[in-house]
Amino acid sequence: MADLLRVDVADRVAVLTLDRPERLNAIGTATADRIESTLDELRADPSVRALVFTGAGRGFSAGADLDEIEALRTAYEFRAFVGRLTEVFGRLQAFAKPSVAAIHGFALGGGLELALACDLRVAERGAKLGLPEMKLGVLPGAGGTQRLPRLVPPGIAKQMILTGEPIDAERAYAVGLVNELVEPGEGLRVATALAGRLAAGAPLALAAGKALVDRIDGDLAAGIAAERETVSVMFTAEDRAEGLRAFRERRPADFRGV
Ligand SMILES: CCCCCCCCCCCCC[C@H](O)CC(=O)SCCNC(=O)CCNC(=O)[C@H](O)C(C)(C)COP(=O)(O)OP(=O)(O)OC[C@H]1O[C@@H](n2cnc3c(N)ncnc32)[C@H](O)[C@@H]1OP(=O)(O)O
Repeated sequence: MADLLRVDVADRVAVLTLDRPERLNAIGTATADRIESTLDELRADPSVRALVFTGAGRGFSAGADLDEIEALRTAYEFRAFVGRLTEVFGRLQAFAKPSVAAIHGFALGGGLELALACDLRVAERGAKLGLPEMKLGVLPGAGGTQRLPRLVPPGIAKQMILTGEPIDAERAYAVGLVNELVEPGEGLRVATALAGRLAAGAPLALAAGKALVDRIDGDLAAGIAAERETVSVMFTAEDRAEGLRAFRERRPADFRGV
């Protein structure tokens, strides 16, 4: 299997590239495992002070791996899949070294949820950021319903989640989902430079600063746990199967509320 995640280190910044361009950098459990093992390595590496996540090919990530999800057979398998992504994204958010997502093309579903677990986001004009799970008959299941409304006004988060429609990078910047809006082709360079500025910070202060800002309330863990259980129960709904059928058949889904 290809490496799934490429890691390049220079000037105290580790650039982690999602490397499945043929599947639009879809994130399955193997990619989640690679992210986790890489975090373990980088945690122990004093020469690395900050991270950048980016995607190979024409976009950041099209989300969780629908091929892998389609092969799941029980709510328990589904819950394990969802749990794996939420666990790894949670470890990324809690990681002592700051991270920047460099977004081009698209960051959708679990791809945007990965970017939400990063501390900062840089997006190129023209990129689409969204949580399209509603179009598949379900809800975001890797932290999106909890992290997005902590970054943007709840009304914007609710519109994105309940319509499943993406917003463009310009609007994402205007509502605070994106820290820096850059021209096409500039995302990785600007994100790496920003990470370089973060890397200049005192490691203990960086770690403490991250933790303090993330303490905006104590309910995040409970919210993500509730989200995980809700999404897992959805696995048994006919609408869930219809959502994927419609995607494969490239047609609007006919959800029946069953
Ligand atoms: C069976 C259950 C269905 C419900 C799944 C939801 C479960 C939710 C809970 C568990 C996981 C939680 C994590 C997260 O919250 C959930 C998700 O991320 S679900 C996925 C969300 N993402 C999307 O819906 C985006 C899907 N992709 C697109 O809309 C388009 O591909 C695009 C990004 C707009 C690009 O469009 P195009 O340029 O037209 O390119 P194609 O569509 O032709 O795609 C090229 C090629 O890539 C394959 N592909 C695209 N996205 C994925 C993906 N997420 N996983 C796997 N493969 C993907 C696509 O099928 C094409 O392959 P080909 O058909 O050519 O073989």
